[in-house]
Amino acid sequence: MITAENITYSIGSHRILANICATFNPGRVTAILGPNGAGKSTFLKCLTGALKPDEGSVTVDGRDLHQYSLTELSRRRAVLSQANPISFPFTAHEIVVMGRNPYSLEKTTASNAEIADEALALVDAWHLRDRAFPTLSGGEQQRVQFARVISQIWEQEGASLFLDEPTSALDLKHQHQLLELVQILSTEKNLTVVIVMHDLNLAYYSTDHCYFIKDGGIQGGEDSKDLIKADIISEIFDLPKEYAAMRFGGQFAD
Ligand SMILES: Nc1ncnc2c1ncn2[C@@H]1O[C@H](COP(=O)(O)OP(=O)(O)OP(=O)(O)O)[C@@H](O)[C@H]1O
Repeated sequence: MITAENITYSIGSHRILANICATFNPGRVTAILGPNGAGKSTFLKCLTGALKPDEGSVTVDGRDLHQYSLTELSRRRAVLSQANPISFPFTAHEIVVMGRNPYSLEKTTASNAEIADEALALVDAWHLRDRAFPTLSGGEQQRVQFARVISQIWEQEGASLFLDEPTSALDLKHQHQLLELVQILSTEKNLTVVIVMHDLNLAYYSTDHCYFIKDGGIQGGEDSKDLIKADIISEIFDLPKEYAAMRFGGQFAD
């Protein structure tokens, strides 16, 4: 279980997160939703240890995140960031094998290569394995990067997966495939999955719980299907009630 307790984070005089509390459970997929610039990615970085909050703490299975060594962290959690710029012509397969770096001293290169191949197949990208990564389309690159992060925690039951807008470049079919795979991995490997996303339809159908971040604060944490409703969406995104009802009223009605 991952717990954020009273997280506060500022850049200069700009307070981005204020007293954020949230809990993320193994075997569950949780969405982080909210307007542009609200602090979703910043919160995700606090959860992964990339940023250290000014106040408050993040605990992973009861232990402060910053007490874990980098090696321990690299085996307990994998992170897919919003941007992963790579200009060197590594092949797609080489990119995915990089996810296996935390195990490079333990496993033979062959088995890491096999895991990378399996991960590529799972994201429908095995046929791209020998292509130079920079020549791939945006959606192909996103799938290869997702294969890299799942290969990083391949054999780690109870690990965590943090995804920042993982479907932003994907077509409808690959959005569905990726989020279905996330659900399966979460259940079968007891993963704690946290996804920052903008697509409320996907969040409704593909996540168990959701939080909303707005103006540095957080609300929610209950079932996505109970929270992604017209009145709440209207308030969080400052949308006219009629528009929210048209977009999220009938479609998501009980
Ligand atoms: N390094 C930085 N320097 C200055 N401001 C920053 C920095 N990083 C983030 N911010 C600001 O912090 C706020 C929160 O940014 P963050 O990326 O967490 O938002 P977000 O909710 O993920 O947004 P989006 O939905 O647009 O991706 C924004 O106003 C952003 O401009």
